[in-house]
Amino acid sequence: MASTDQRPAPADRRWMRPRRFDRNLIVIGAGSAGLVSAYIAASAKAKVTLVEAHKMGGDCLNFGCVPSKALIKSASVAQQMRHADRYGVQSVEPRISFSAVMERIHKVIAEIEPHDSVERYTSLGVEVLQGYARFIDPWTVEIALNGGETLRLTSRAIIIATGAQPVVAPIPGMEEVGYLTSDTLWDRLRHRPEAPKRLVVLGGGPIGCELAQSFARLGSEVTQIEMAPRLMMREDEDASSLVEASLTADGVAVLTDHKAVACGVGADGKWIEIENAGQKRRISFDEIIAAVGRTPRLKGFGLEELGIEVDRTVQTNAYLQTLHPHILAAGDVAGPYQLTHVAGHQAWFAAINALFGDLRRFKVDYTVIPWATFTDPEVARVGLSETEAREKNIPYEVTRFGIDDLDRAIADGSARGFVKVLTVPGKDKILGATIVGAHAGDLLAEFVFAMKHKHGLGKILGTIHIYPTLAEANKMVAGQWRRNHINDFLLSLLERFQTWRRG
Ligand SMILES: Cc1cc2nc3c(=O)[nH]c(=O)nc-3n(C[C@H](O)[C@H](O)[C@H](O)COP(=O)(O)OP(=O)(O)OC[C@H]3O[C@@H](n4cnc5c(N)ncnc54)[C@H](O)[C@@H]3O)c2cc1C
Ligand SMILES: NC(=O)c1ccc[n+]([C@@H]2O[C@H](COP(=O)([O-])OP(=O)(O)OC[C@H]3O[C@@H](n4cnc5c(N)ncnc54)[C@H](O)[C@@H]3O)[C@@H](O)[C@H]2O)c1
Repeated sequence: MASTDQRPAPADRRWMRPRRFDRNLIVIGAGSAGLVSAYIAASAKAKVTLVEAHKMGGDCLNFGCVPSKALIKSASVAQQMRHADRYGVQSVEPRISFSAVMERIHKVIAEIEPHDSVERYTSLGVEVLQGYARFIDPWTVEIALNGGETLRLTSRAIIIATGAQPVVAPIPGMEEVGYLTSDTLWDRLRHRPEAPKRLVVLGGGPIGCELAQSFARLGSEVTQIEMAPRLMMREDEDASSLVEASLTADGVAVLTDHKAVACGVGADGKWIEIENAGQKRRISFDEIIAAVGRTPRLKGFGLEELGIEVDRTVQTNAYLQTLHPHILAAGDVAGPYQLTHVAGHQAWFAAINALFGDLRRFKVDYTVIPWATFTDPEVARVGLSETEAREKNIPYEVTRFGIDDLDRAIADGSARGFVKVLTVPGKDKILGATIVGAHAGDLLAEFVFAMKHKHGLGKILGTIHIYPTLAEANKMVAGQWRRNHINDFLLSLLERFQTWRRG
């Protein structure tokens, strides 16, 4: 993690701090982190300029969360049609117009676009400039406006919110085969009548899994290649094995423990060479999507010249300040997470510390960070996994409830998955929760709230949950925890009392 608790070193003396500033705050990048930072600053009556080089809304709206979730929805509709007989409705093999699926994705983006638009932010009191920003000195930013002019502005504080971009897999031949990434696939595949016939998805993280399953459901023959021993390595094995089983059932050829070592174009078209236990073999494909991680955008806008340390992310302290305390960073560029809601969360701390840090600073709070991967079944987690608890030597107790036993899930035909909660031994204090199943990302909210506000499983058990809902799974796991902690002595007293009452 890039953050430390220490106060940053004072800025180098080779630059002169201006006596007056054009702005209170300049925000570089209008993705999730930048938009929220600028909005907070404008609400605090600061004169704020938000600079975006490419598309307002950044990766989440244009290349990430939004298009991927729209794709997942079309894929799940196709899958439901294939398996409609499970519900007494005749199954059909869907006739998929892939270009219509892609068109819908672009429509969804267009429908959400106004939330992040120049017009909206201007109306909120933010000055939005469309151009590429670069540091000239610690207080001056030069903006090469998209219209061709150049503008220099000084600011009392600056937030770096430049995000991250797909890692280019260092595999010989990748350029030659013309790989796709989450940045390019939405446009490059836009007008295809059909999904790519033979698709390779490189990477078994959240992006690889969400895309592999969706494309398989939309008609591609998908081979997913992951060099780690299993998919979704950040999650516990019981979670990732359910996802792998589901992907396999959807027709994805999941190759874990397989490293991609080379690719190229031959007589039979494009190929990728993969290696497993010293054995190499080639797979032919039509398209390849590289989903092997995302790397922060750190280069080309003057961080090096200011001496701002970059490792895998911009180095910041616990207040999100760089070594120049008035230059802060938020979102994917700051790490340690790469999630939209964390970018927004950090943005509050970055904006407040940027504007008022010399009066009072707030440490960014990472104690309760949830996330979900929107495969079918979804995998959602907050707090510790079992693997992490073991690695960190944190004592824990596990309580599980199988969603296959949940009335609503049975009625819905989605009775698979589990809720797993880690608690402090002998106490109901929640250390972490993992949910695998339909709508897991939504269901997790109750555990996120409980952890954030220090409520234990007893409080969840004491809360009425509507019958029949999937959310009852949360109460069920709390009930299971209670049953595991029944006091045998009290029970035997109770039994004697009841016996005595019968006379
Ligand atoms: C396929 C995919 C699916 C995803 N799904 C989810 C999900 O379901 N849930 C979730 O929480 N997260 C998801 N993410 C991650 C999420 O998109 C990112 O965490 C989020 O977009 C980070 O926001 P950000 O503001 O840090 O960066 P970005 O959104 O990348 O914004 C940074 C902006 O800065 C601009 N910029 C960069 N340099 C400059 C410069 N010098 N001058 C001006 N502008 C500049 C860029 O053009 C960009 O618009 C997904 C990502 C991908 C790729
Ligand atoms: N639902 C969500 O919240 C969501 C969805 C998508 C992405 N994201 C964010 O985007 C980030 C990036 O996701 P990602 O899936 O691209 O990255 P990742 O780092 O999570 O996964 C990449 C995978 O590729 C594998 N890999 C790397 N090189 C390889 C090679 N040569 N051969 C085979 N396998 C190889 C790695 O072992 C790893 O498992 C995530 O960490 C997440 O924060 C979030």
